[in-house]
Amino acid sequence: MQYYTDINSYQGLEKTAVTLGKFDSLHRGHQRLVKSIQSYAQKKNVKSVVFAFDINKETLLTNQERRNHLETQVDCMIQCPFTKEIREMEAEAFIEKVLVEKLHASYIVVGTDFHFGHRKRGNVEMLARYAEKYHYQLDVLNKELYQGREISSTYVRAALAEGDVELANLLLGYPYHMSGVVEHGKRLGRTLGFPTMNIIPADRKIVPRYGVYTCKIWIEGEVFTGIGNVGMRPTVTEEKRVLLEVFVFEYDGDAYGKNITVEFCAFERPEKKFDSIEEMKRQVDLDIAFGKAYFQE
Ligand SMILES: Cc1cc2nc3c(=O)[nH]c(=O)nc-3n(C[C@H](O)[C@H](O)[C@H](O)COP(=O)(O)O)c2cc1C
Ligand SMILES: Nc1ncnc2c1ncn2[C@@H]1O[C@H](COP(=O)(O)OP(=O)(O)OP(=O)(O)O)[C@@H](O)[C@H]1O
Repeated sequence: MQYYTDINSYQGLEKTAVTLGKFDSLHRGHQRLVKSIQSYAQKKNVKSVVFAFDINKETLLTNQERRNHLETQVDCMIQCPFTKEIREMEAEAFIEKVLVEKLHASYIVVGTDFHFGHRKRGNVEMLARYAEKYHYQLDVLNKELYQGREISSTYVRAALAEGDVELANLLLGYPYHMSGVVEHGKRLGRTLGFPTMNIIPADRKIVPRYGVYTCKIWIEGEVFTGIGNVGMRPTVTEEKRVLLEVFVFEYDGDAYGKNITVEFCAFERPEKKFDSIEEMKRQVDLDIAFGKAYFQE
């Protein structure tokens, strides 16, 4: 997949099948759009392009994760920073300059509520109006629903804020996850009988409700199960730094310095400030039993 972080550096001359939006989460609705450009591109022998506006706020997928998700699915991804120039470009100019002159779009697919251009004046009606003039085919997909409600990144964020990772995973169509290099902690967990792998969430990455979750952990291509806590560990530190710590079942290697991915499976309980480390240890023993039972079922 070709990857661009700036529309001006795109110099392709081929015709393209394009989908546009923020694509923060690549949820099940987004995935239908991606499938549409894939199949059009295959049928008509054009290039499939995902054009994602990078609005530079907290995200469900980091730019690297979004890129990894799409790597084997489309020919090209443009992660376009939401600059003043882009923000203030009139919608008609965006169609002409970006979609037609830059991307040579012969197919465009978006959801019913797609808006673009200065003051969000551009919409699907405008795209439809210009289709004949600029010789592109427009497809507008109805919003993918889950139990009657429209799937959106906003909906996924709300589910995560409540700790409902099971719902978030259903909306996404893949497990919500976090990756990072395993850091050294205080090494207290080891002395308490639950050594943990600690990772610092990537910059801007949305963290689910602070608490304890059953998890799957990918380490060097192998998957393990475990129980993890995401939060600030108020029992042991006053530091205001968010950390994800997982106790991985049946792992006795040394993971320090390795890049791991932690998938959230189910919420067990909120993070808590315990009165003593002993009290916390008793609870963590229960958490571990909960996690093992969860994965045995
Ligand atoms: C399953 C699990 C549950 C945890 N729950 C809490 C909690 O409720 N409150 C808290 O302050 N820390 C919690 N922690 C974090 C521990 O305080 C931390 O893992 C321990 O202090 C060891 O830290 P270390 O990796 O720096 O040695 C939890 C950790 C795990 C693995
Ligand atoms: N549920 C859905 N089904 C089909 N298409 C969708 C769905 N949600 C969004 N789209 C379309 O996917 C593209 C990217 O959407 P975008 O990420 O901007 O919106 P979103 O998922 O609703 O996110 P947010 O909640 O942050 O606004 C747009 O063309 C949009 O219309």
